[in-house]
Amino acid sequence: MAYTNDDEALQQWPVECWDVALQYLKTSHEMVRKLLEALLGNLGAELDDSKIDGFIGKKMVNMNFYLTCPNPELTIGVRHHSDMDTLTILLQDGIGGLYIKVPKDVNMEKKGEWVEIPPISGALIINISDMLQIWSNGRYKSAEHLVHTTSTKSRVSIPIFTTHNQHKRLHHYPKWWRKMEQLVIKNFCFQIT
Ligand SMILES: O=C(O)CCC(=O)C(=O)O
Ligand SMILES: [Fe+2]
Repeated sequence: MAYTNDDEALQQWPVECWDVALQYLKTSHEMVRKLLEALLGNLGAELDDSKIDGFIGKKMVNMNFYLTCPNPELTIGVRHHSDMDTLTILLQDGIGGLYIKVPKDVNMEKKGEWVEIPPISGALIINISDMLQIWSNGRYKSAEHLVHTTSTKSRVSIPIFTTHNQHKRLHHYPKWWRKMEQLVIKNFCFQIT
């Protein structure tokens, strides 16, 4: 669901998780802002708070419930994909089942293989998503991932997708970037309905 304000969100969520879900949403915004400041700052961008908020002004929150499945090998939990937002914050429970594909062109072990991201109590997963890949002119890579179900336990995950707050055709590169190099993607249209 797209988050626009607290009242609307509360109508959608189970009453038992109102407080904690709102807190998760709001503290995540602060964290994403700091992460983005560091990630874009690392590329030489000097961005003030309002500019950074522009990159993450819209939020989508999902509450995913994966049922147990007698034949997980025949089931799709979530097909492989990358998220189309800027940064995704993901809270997963202790069941496991989230896999990330190690890109082929990195200097790491298990190139091209799917690797499980084991649940760690109290930890959040941060995914770089498509918009950040585009905004960084391909320096940051959007993480390809998928989810498998299990035959023994159901699973819950709560991703928050953050993205920019414009709904029109836009030239996505900040001016500082355009001057420096040839763009991988020149311009594009982005819309969440
Ligand atoms: O359930 C998960 O761990 C990930 C879900 C996901 O990739 C998504 O909702 O985009
Ligand atoms: Fe995803």
